[in-house]
Order: sequence, then C-alpha cells, then structure tokens
Amino acid sequence: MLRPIPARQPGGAPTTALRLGLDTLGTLPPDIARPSYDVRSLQPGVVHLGVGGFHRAHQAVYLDRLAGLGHRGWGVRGIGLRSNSHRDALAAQDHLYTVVELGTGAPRARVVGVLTDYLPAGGTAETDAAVAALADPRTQLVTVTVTAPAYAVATSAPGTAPTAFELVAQALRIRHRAGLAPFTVLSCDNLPDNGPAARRCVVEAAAALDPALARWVERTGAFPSSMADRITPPTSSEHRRLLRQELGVHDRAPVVTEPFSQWIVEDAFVGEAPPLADAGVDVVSDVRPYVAAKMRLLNAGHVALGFLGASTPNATTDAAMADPATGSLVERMLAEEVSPLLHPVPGLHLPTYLGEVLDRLRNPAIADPLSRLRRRGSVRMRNYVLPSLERAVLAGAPHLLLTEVVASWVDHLRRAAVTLEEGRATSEELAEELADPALARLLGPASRAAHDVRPFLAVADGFERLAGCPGFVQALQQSVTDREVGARAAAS
Ligand SMILES: NC(=O)c1ccc[n+]([C@@H]2O[C@H](COP(=O)([O-])OP(=O)(O)OC[C@H]3O[C@@H](n4cnc5c(N)ncnc54)[C@H](O)[C@@H]3O)[C@@H](O)[C@H]2O)c1
Ligand SMILES: O=P(O)(O)OC[C@@H](O)[C@@H](O)[C@H](O)[C@H](O)CO
Repeated sequence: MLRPIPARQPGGAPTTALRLGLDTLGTLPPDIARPSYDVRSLQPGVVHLGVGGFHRAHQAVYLDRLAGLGHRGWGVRGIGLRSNSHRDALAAQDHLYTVVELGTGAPRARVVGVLTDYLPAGGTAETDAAVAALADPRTQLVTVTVTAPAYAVATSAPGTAPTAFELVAQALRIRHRAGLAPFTVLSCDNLPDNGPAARRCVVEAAAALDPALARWVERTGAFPSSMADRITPPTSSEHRRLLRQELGVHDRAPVVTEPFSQWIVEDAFVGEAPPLADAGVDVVSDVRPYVAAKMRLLNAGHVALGFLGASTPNATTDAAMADPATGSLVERMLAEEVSPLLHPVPGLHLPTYLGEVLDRLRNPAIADPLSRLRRRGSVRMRNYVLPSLERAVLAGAPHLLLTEVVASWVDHLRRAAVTLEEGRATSEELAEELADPALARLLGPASRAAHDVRPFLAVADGFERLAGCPGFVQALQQSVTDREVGARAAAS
C-alpha cells in the first residue's frame, strides 16, 4: 500500500528535495513508500514495449508489488519505440521513479524499483539490442502499450523503424531456431480483443520473415487479452514541483495517477507466468465483459468530455464534469443510454461501477487535460462510443446524447479545418495535436458536414451501418448544423 503524505501547510518551510537514486533510497522522507526488496537482485523476466506513463503507473506497480512479495524473477526491461520518453532521466536515477496517487486525501507516493533497464529505440544496434532482450531465455512475458492505432500496421515500410510486432517476431525467430518456447505477449492497450489483435500482428510480422515461423507462433504463442484501467494523465511541471517541494523528492520522471487501479487478464499464458493474482490482478477465463463495461462507460465518458468540452472554456475533466451542461449530459448518456445496453459483468454491480466511474471523472486532483482525450478521435469514437450507439440505433433505444457526442467530434474537426484554412495552425501541428490516423481524410468532409454529413459518415471508420439509418443521419445532421450555426452566432 502507498502511505498518505501529510499535506504541508502553505508557506511552510521549503523542503530540501533529495535526488532520487539507489544511493538516496534509504534516506527519502519516511512518508514515501519504497522497494522493500534489493532492487539489484531482480532478474529480468518481463520486457515492456512502449514505456509511457501508463505502463509505469500500472503494470510496473503490480510487478513491483510482486517483487515486494519475494518474487524476484519479474524485473522489467523497457524498450522505447517511437520515443524514448524520459529514458535519460530514468537512467540518471537508476531507473527508479515515483508514482504519485492523487485522490481526495493527501497525495500518496511510492518509489517503484522494478524497471531494471530501458533500451532505446533508434538504429540497427538499438534494434539488435531490443531483439536480444526479447529473445533472452529469461524473458517469459512481454507486455505492450503502444496505443490502439499501432495494431493497424503490423509491418513497417522499407527504410523505417521496425514495429513493436516486428521486434517480437524477430525475437521469436531466434527462440524458435534455438528450440526454446515462445514468451507470452500481453497487450495492455485499450482496444477491444487486444489479445487477438496482438496475435494477428505478430503472426503477420512473422509471416513476412518466414511462413513456418508464423505457423509456429500461431500454434504455440500465447496472447492473452487484458483490461488495464488506471487514469494516468501526463506529468506536468506542477506535478514535479509538488513532488519536489511538498514531498521532498527530486524525481525527473515521476508519474501521477489516480488511486483506482484494475487489471483483468485472460488466463492464457505460455511458459512460466508471474503470479499476478498475488499482486491483485484478476486472472479470468474471459475478459470481454469487463472490457465492454470499461470502454463503453469510462472511455466513452472520456471521449464525450473531450469533444463536448472542446467548445467550452473547460480544459480538464473535473471542470467539464462540474459544468452543468457538459457534466450532466455525460452522466445521463452513461446512465440512460449506455448502461442499459451492457450485459451483466461477473462480480460487477453496474450501477455501483458507473458511480465509481463518475467519481473518478470528477476527481479534481487528477484534472486530466481534455486535449489528451481528443487525441486519436476516430479510433476512440469507433472503439468506445460506436458500440453503444450502433446497438441503440438498431434496437430503437434512446441515443440522442450519444449522437450529440458524435456531432461534437465532427464540429471539433470542422473547427480544426478552419484553423488550418486561416493559417492559424499547420497540418503538422494539427497532426501532432490530434494524433488521428484518419485526420487527413476527415477534415474536408467535416468542414462541409453542416450542409451534408453523409460524405463524412462515408469516410469515418466504423460508421458504415449507421450511415444507412436515415433517422440517425437526420438527427446527426440537425445537431452538426445547430453547432455550426451556434458557433457562427457566437463569433459575430
Ligand atoms: N494513460 C492512461 O490513462 C491509460 C490507461 C489505460 C490504458 N492506457 C493505454 O496505454 C497506452 C499508452 O498510454 P500512455 O498514457 O502511456 O501514453 P504515452 O503517450 O505516455 O505512451 C505511449 C507509448 O506508446 C508508444 N507509441 C505510440 N505510438 C506507437 C506506435 N505506433 N508504435 C509503437 N509505439 C508507439 C510511444 O512511443 C510511448 O512509448 C495507450 O494505448 C492507452 O490506451 C492508457
Ligand atoms: O488511451 P486511449 O486513447 O485509449 O483513451 C484515453 C483515455 O480514455 C484512457 O487513456 C483512460 O485514461 C484509460 O483507459 C483509463 O484506464
């Protein structure tokens, strides 16, 4: 457990912050929880692909707990892919970092020691080192957080860096040739059926190397599905200041997160598996009901806050939830339109779960930037909102509020197109801000959607069936047009 840290009085004496490192671990302020085990004794049983904030606030914390329970074989070697986020900072502090939980009480901090190494992304030598770490016979588990769009591109274009799945396939080729068993590949990315998606990508990457390898992977590989949940916003300089001045730790790569954490993993491992259940992971035979509840409630709530909040002064989730218009629309959408369509989830009382989700979205200490929740809009809309919307439309169930959310997304894209036309942003800046793989094809139709939304629906992924439902198209058209008319009136 993390220990609560008494809030320092405003104006209290400034703390001399201790630089985080193995040499200072024993002298950190007593309120900061730290590894109870010898960090240097860890064996690297896990390789993680895509060392972002979420991995460090979630999976690494469970594995850190395991190490604390005496399971020393599950140290994590991280591999950077697109970016080497915080790699130098982490290396300079012996790969230790602080996880700060921000809830209703005082912040709680814990130093995590389970990251043993962080291999960079880059050129041929880096790729070879990454593949060697994966192929290492000690590696039993490969965890993955590379974002949902990465699963649409299993193999890289010539002359570009290998994808995560190509690295895995190259390592599996080495293991196959050496007569070793494969490792388990555990996707923790937010996408439905993330296990089968990871399997498909690795098999495709393996087939490009050798069809026999692909057959071996298909036959012997293990790709459990999982549902990993813990809201982890980007760490800001204010968070670092809080840690330094209020908690007395000088950490160049901390992560902040909420107190809530859940990890539900399909029981489908190959070789040796970490005893994840001992660390609080639910290991189940079928994760799909849990994934559906989480994505259609929490993640859809995030999508709704992000896009409905885009045309308001609110910049964070807590502010948007407190806004009577946005917050109540999101609450009603989840309670009245989404929840009734969910199937029962084993061990979960849906109204209680929804109440928790809403409380998490309201958490003022997290204050998740809405800009984060507008990234990859087309992917999030398809995975989190469309499953409920399509079911509701086809069943004749209420869906007005879900439709409003789609309209707010179209409107946000229209506004983005205007900033481009008026030279207030470059296409590179928009691509960076929205990180949407479909952006180029959506901007034009979105900018004309107030006149006719159908061309937009024709190019937006996943809307094929809804585009053929006249009642839905008419309601969406009305809402999109109203939004543009309202925006023009407000501007004049
Ligand atoms: N942040 C959260 O609250 C949270 C919670 C649950 C699940 N997740 C999932 O975890 C994943 C990572 O989230 P994060 O918050 O750590 O984001 P992040 O931006 O901090 O990290 C994303 C990581 O993925 C890598 N990456 C991005 N695109 C890639 C690609 N095409 N190929 C390979 N690597 C790629 C980046 O380099 C980075 O290391 C996402 O899929 C997200 O859905 C996040
Ligand atoms: O990460 P994405 O793009 O799938 O969705 C954004 C957020 O909804 C997501 O990161 C949540 O914070 C997370 O799923 C909470 O566990």
